[in-house]
Amino acid sequence: MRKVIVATPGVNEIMYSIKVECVVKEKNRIGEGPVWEEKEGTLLYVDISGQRVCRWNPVTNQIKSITTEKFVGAVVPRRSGGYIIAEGTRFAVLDWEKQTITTIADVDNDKANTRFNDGKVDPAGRFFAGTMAIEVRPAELERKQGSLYTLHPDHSVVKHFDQVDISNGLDWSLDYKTFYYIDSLSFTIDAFDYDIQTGSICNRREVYRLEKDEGIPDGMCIDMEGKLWVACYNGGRVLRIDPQTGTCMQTVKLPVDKATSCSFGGKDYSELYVTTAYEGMDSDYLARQPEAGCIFKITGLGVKGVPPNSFAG
Ligand SMILES: O=C(O)[C@H](O)[C@@H](O)[C@H](O)[C@H](O)CO
Ligand SMILES: [Zn+2]
Repeated sequence: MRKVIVATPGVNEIMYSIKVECVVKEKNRIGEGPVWEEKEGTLLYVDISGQRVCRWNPVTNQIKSITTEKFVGAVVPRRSGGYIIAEGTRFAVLDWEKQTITTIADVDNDKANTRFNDGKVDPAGRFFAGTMAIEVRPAELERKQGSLYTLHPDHSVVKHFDQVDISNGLDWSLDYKTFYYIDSLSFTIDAFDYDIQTGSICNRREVYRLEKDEGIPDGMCIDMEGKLWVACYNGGRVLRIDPQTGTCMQTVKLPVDKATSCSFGGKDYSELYVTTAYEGMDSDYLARQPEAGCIFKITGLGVKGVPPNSFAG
């Protein structure tokens, strides 16, 4: 009989026999923004500095991609078909069939050197995405240049606040009353009161502060139990955070350091997909972590995710 070894509580706990697999072997400079496409059974994501929007089919293992003109921070599905992207400093429509990208709105008009980063659609179909200064090296940039924006279904744009370092992970609580947000260089996960009727946010407060060894908080998603999964850049892990108690419930380690984002997908949203980056790694570092930039699938977590929302405009 095989002996069951109980790992350090919280770290890759074997209770559910957690498995971490490298599934998308084509490397991304900065893989980001995974979104499960239920109808097609594909994973949508971006390579920010690789300037591509990609779709990976797990059955055929094929990747299809479209090149963007500038750095692309996020891609989201649109209810009427196709996608919306946050690229450079514009919101744009991406028609996958025609392979065209058309501007909807420009942001950061008062800034010379910023770009969109992470984004996500709220439960009412509004697209939230934030900006940051263009990095000199990963996580090295002019500070406080970013802002958080919403693209409403009528294509109007609202700026929520500025003074952001690296606008990153975002998601909404299951009752839509709370908006969770990460400005990476604050090393915190923050919460706001959320008004689902209007899409406005207020009453910012800190929910969790990362420990030094946990790395830089990056992309994030919520699970069916209302807990947050946070990808830790330079921390090589995802954390499961209880936003009610402000505690870390679980840590799942990855074979690479630069985890960038995560979201649930696959059958019943039971698989956690984690994007990673290789940008900024020298050849020695890359030789030690040959899977840097690949996408990983974590199974056996014993919890499911929430299906992604589509832009309503
Ligand atoms: O993925 C992102 O959100 C950023 O675009 C990346 O550049 C890194 O994650 C960042 O440097 C570390 O926070
Ligand atoms: Zn990110």
